[in-house]
Amino acid sequence: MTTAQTVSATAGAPAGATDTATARLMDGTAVARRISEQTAVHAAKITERTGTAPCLATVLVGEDPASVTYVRMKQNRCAKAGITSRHVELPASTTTQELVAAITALSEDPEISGILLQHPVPHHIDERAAFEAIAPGKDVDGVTMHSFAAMGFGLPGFVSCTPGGIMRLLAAYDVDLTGKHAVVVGRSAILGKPAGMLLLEQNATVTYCHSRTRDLSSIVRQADVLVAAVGKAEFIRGEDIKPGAVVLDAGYNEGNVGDVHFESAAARASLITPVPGGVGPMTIAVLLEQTVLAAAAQAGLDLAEL
Ligand SMILES: Nc1nc(=O)c2c([nH]1)NC[C@@H]1CN(c3ccc(C(=O)N[C@@H](CCC(=O)O)C(=O)O)cc3)C=[N+]21
Repeated sequence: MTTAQTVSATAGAPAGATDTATARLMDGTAVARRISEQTAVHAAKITERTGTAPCLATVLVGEDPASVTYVRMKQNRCAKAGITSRHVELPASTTTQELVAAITALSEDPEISGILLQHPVPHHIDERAAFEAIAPGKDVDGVTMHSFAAMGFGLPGFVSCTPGGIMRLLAAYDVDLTGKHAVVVGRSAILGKPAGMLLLEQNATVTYCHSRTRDLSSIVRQADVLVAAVGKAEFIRGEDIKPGAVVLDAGYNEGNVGDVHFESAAARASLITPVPGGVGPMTIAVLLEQTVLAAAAQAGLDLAEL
């Protein structure tokens, strides 16, 4: 990457402060666009060879406005890459059994390449059971036990999209993870936990922090690479960022606010993702890329040879 974009993060610094450090931005929008251009080329070739475009099924239960927006964004991004989408909308009153049946039908439908069940689902639904109804070969969102195990073992497979996007962003900015202390704040099944597994696979020393962690600040301060995935707006402040750290903000709180207080963190970090424009677009780029990979595998095509 040659992006020379920096952020001025000295505003608000105490008078007379000599610390004029500015972090370089990790431009998720730009990196995601590059990935999606390649995805579009692959989608077009699959369409040409098979006569059918790759198709992503999106499943949304209930009418949470943020989820509606995210699903729409994913569909728009699919359309731009030449991937069709089929949207399944179910009422908030849907039972686990009904949701499992709907997802099973998509798993068995030859027209569907990949399936995304938008998280979270209403509390009365067993989300794990619903995720497990996704056929492993269509788990382009990387949320099943099958995909989780592959990530844990370092085997090829579909990765969880946000952790996968984080890893792609680190690679795009040539961040070498070997021996680095990576601290993941958050331990959810499709974000924090797999993010730590992928970082471990790249030889980082990984620490997970969560709501029961004692003295969180002292651990965050040791992070060479920090992944914020807690879902609390501006929860991590610049004073806890180790100078020179690489900061990835996977938070998507109301009003497009991340889990990291950007201004203060950018004053100390060497590289940082903005919100918006950082991890979010990468998540979608990985989803589309994996949808095309799934479609190719289902058609018996080797993308490298197309
Ligand atoms: N099964 C499942 N898989 C997910 O990957 C998943 C999910 N459930 N549930 C919700 C979260 C959230 N999520 C985002 C994806 C992109 C942006 C994104 O691209 N945001 C833009 C800004 C969006 C805007 O402009 O409103 C950005 O950061 O630049 C944000 C959030 C995926 N999620």
